[in-house]
Order: sequence, then structure tokens, then C-alpha cells
Amino acid sequence: MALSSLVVEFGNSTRQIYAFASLHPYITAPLLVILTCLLNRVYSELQYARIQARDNPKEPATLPYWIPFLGHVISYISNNGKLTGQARDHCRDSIYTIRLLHRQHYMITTPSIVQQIFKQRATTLSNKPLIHRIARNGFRDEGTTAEQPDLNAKITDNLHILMTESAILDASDRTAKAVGKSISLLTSFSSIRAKQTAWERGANPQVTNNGKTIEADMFHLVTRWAYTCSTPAMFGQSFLKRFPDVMDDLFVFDGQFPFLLAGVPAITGKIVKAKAARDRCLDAMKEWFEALTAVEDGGKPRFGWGDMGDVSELMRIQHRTWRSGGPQAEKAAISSLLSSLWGLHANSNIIAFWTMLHIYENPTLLASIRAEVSPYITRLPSREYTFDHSSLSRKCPILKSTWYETMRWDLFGAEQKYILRDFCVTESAEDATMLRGPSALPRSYTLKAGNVVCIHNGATQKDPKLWENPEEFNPRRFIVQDSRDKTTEKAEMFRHLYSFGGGYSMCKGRLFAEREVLTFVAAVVSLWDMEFLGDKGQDGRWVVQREMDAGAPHPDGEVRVRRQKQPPLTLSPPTAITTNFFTTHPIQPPPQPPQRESTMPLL
Ligand code: HEM
Repeated sequence: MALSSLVVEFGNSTRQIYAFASLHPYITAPLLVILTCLLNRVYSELQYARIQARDNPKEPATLPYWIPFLGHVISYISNNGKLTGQARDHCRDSIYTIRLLHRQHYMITTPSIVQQIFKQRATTLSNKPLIHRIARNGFRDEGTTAEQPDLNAKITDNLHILMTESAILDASDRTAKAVGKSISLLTSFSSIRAKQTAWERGANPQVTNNGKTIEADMFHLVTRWAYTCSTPAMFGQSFLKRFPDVMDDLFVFDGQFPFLLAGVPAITGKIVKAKAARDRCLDAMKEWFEALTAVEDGGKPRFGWGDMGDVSELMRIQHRTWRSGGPQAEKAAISSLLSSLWGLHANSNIIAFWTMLHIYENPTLLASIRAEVSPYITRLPSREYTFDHSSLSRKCPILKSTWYETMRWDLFGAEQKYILRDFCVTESAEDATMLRGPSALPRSYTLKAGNVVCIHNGATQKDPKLWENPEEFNPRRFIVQDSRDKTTEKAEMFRHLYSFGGGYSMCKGRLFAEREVLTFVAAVVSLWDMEFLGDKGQDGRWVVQREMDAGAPHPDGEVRVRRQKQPPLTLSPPTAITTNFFTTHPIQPPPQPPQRESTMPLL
């Protein structure tokens, strides 16, 4: 009896709900959506807690999320730094999963798993889908790169030339020479456009005080100056002369690169400009390709291009390889060559800028670096300079450690690879202890084909479990004692700084990048003072916002600096190096694992 009245009651309630829903669809629909999200959240929260608690081999637990199908898309796009930072701090596993539409992204948090990921072969973890997306969305190849797999394999193989001693020396010598020639002309102190330097023109220069001071945007100034110094080392001088505006176009489209890559349509003025700038760069690269074809075929050099005898060995080989694919490979060729030009500048020049900024905002560090590098810079009677890039890289630990610390602080790239077949990884005992305490057993994880492995640099580089005071900019962080000579220090890139990626696809330009970035930075900070015109923090830091926390970020707006008209500074005497900077930043012991909370915050 009681049961039948309950059934009747239930039937009545359902009819009432149905009647209400038919009468008020605009209230019912959102209520249903909210209810579905709530249920999804509760279910995924329970699943997450259940899988996290398990020690036996498992697929990494998926972070709780609200919206079915979309997964973490909204929080990832709106603020992936916050999402990955919070997840890292609360996850007790070496890997957690975020869901972006239908694909699981396995996010790696501990060094032992990162090293196992880097050891995987291309047959297990592939970067091809990402390369094809970069080519299609970033460099507008219209899908042609993916259609030439054999040619592409050769192009990737050729990249190893960049790691040979002769290529590194050739590119570093030529870049250092260009730096030596141009550094005393960083700004012209002229308000007449024709008399200004190429890198100065777009930096919005304002000459004041009867021509005795100049104010300009430091980001534009140094990134474009660095561009003019290193481009000829790869593409030859005539590319620079024929297409001076590519210098600006490249940085305009780099500023919106994450949006281009994600395939976001031209919905903002910045994206419209970025696409137009990218297309002009493609036209320039096409002309370079055709001009080199003419001289390679023994024909008359194209007007304005000369014999192109200074084009680097790598670019010649890439050009020949692409040509072997015939006319159908041309679109992929032009897009790939532009991606090489972009790869040459997008990280190096921007990180050189941020390194300079960190040095200028700390007067003690500035004095130490000036003293440290001065023996390796020589002023010539012609007022040009020579830079011993090899010694800057081997004998200047403070400069080099500041550069590493800048990459830790300012580069937010994410390494992504697609899983072609299932594989298993196991965390080290040390990482198990770091995550779950002294009695924790190492856990193994199964990573399933069809999904993506991701190492998010922004999250790992600020992980308090891996870095002492990660929110502090410590220029001496990477300085260690030289094991061969205990009285000497050297800068060493720790194994958990992944700015150059890792494994088979690790950056092939990293050795050249080190030489050129250290040369750019040493040249600017040694020879010029810069007075920052923006706001400063209480500690004297320059307050400069980033446009977005992705890749190598551009500053949000101009970074106005003032320079006095004066000859380049006299190089500091090397003895000035013993400043109190050393005592205020002692070498830190390795960090201890912190106490951890067990619950997951709302994401
Ligand atoms: C500080 C400067 C630089 C940084 C932080 C940097 C970072 C990176 C990263 C993260 C990757 C992807 C690695 C991976 O997938 O595992 C990469 C790839 C690459 N980089 Fe760099 N890079 C820099 C400078 C340069 C320069 C100056 C060049 C050229 C001369 C260059 C040439 C390349 C090439 C050719 C690849 C593709 C390697 C491959 O697929 O085998 N990079 N770089």
C-alpha cells in the first residue's frame, strides 16, 4: 500500500516537473545544464580521489571538471598557468590528466618521469601532429608539409648540422662580429628618420634635451637589433637588405602566435595584423628561395641579391632538399624556411631582452656582470668591439646563470607529444617521497595511445618542490662549484629546467643560442646605461606586464627607457667582481619536500 502510494506520488511529481518544464523552457534548460555540470563535477571529483589513492599501475587520474565533453578547455584557455599551478600543488601523483575535448592530456610533474618521456622514440611519442599544425596554422602551408613525409624526414635530419662545431663557430663568429660593429650605434640620437638605425625606427624614439637624451621602447630596440646581428649568419646579408620590414613583421606575428596556432580566426585587430605580417614574411621568403635557386643553377644573380655566397651551409642544404621535391613541395618549403627564421629569433632575442631587463633592474648584479665580462670584450681603434663569445659562455658564470634564471622565470613553453602506442613509466623512489612522504612506494602509470603527453614549463619552473623560493629571481641559482677546481664556480643548467625541450627533438640551435644570447646581453649591459621610465616596485624591480604567459612572452605595451648621449661606457676593471652580491645570494641547499594538502581546489 505504502509502495503504491509512493509510486503514485512519484508519478504526480514527474508530471508536475514535466508540466513546469513545458511551460517554462527558458528556466528549465539552464537548470538542467547546471544540474548536469554539478553531477559531472561530483562524479569526476570522486573518480579523481579514487584513482589518486591507488598505488598499483594506473592511467593517471583526471582532474575534476564541470562541463561534460569540453572538459578543462575553458580554464586551460583562460589561464593555463593557474590551472597547471594549482593541479601541480595538490596532485600526489607524478602525472595527472586534463581533458581537452575528446583528448586526454597527461601532464608530467616530476623529473624522473620527464627523463623517461625524453627517452621515448619517435615511434612511441611523435611531434609530427604538432609540427603539421604549426606549419598549417602558424606558417600557412595549406597542409602540404604533412603530404611530404619523406622530404620532411630529410629536413629534420639536416638540422643536426646546427650542432656541429663548425656551424656553431661560424654562426657565433659572424653574429659576434655584427654585434661588435653595431653596438656603439644602438641609438642615433637623431630625430631625423633617415639618420636613425633600422632597429631604432620602430622603437618610437623621442629625442629630448637638445639631442642629449633619447627615450625609446627597449623591447623593440634590442629585439630588432639582435635580429639584424644574427639573420645574416643564416640567411645572408642580402635578405636583410632586400626585406628590412620582415624584422618587424616577424615579431608582430610572433606576438599572436599562440592564437594562430590554435586556429583562432581573425577576430581581433592584433590577429588580423599578425596574419598580414606573416603573409608578407612568406612573400619575402619566397623571393629568397627563388634568388638562391637562380645562383645555385649557375644563372645570373637576381637584382639586389648578389651571389648569396654568405648563406649558411644549413640553409643551402635545406634549400636543395626542398627543391628535390619539385614544384609541389614549394609551399611546404617556403613555410618551413620561414619557420626556421622565426625559430632563430622568437626565443633568443626575446629572452635576451628579459635577461637585460633583469640585469638593469638590479644595480649590484649589473656591476658584477660588467666586471665579469669585461676581459672578453675589446675596443678596437675603429671604435668597434670584439666579443670573445666562447669565453663569455665558459668563463662568466654570473652572466650565464642569470640567463638560465631568466629562462626559468620568463619562458612558458609547453612540450607536447602524441602517443602512438601505449607505454608505461615509473616514478623514482625520490620523487615518490617528494610527493607522498617517506614511506611512499614508487607508482607506475600507463599512458594510452591517441592521447597527448605534456610538460608544462610554466608549472614545473615554479614548482616549490623542485626549486628553493621559486618566486624569487635569484641570478646565482644555477651556479655550482666546479668539481675539478673547488675554488672556481660555473653555471650549470639543472636537469629540471626544460627550456630547450628534450629527447630526439631537443632544440638543435641551443649551443649557438647560448653564444649569441650571452654576446647580445654582455654587449648591451656593458656599454650602455638604461634608465627605466615606467613604475618600479618597492625592491626597485621594473614593473613590466607580459602580454600573455605563453612561449617567450612579449611585454604588454612599450618598455620606455632613457639613454644619455655619451660615448659607450668604459669597460669595468675585472677586479670589481667581488661585490656583496655574492654574500647576499649564497648557494642554496636542495629544497625539502613541503607538507602537502590532500584535497583538490576548484579549477
Ligand atoms: C634561448 C633560445 C632558444 C630556446 C629557449 C629554444 C627552445 C626550443 C624548444 C623548446 C624546441 C622544441 C624542443 C622539443 O620539441 O623537444 C626547439 C626546437 C628547435 N630549435 Fe630552438 N630554441 C632557442 C633558440 C634556437 C635557435 C637560435 C635556433 C637556430 C639557430 C633554434 C633551432 C631549433 C630547431 C631547428 C629546433 C627543432 C629541432 C628538431 O625538431 O629536431 N633554436 N627550440
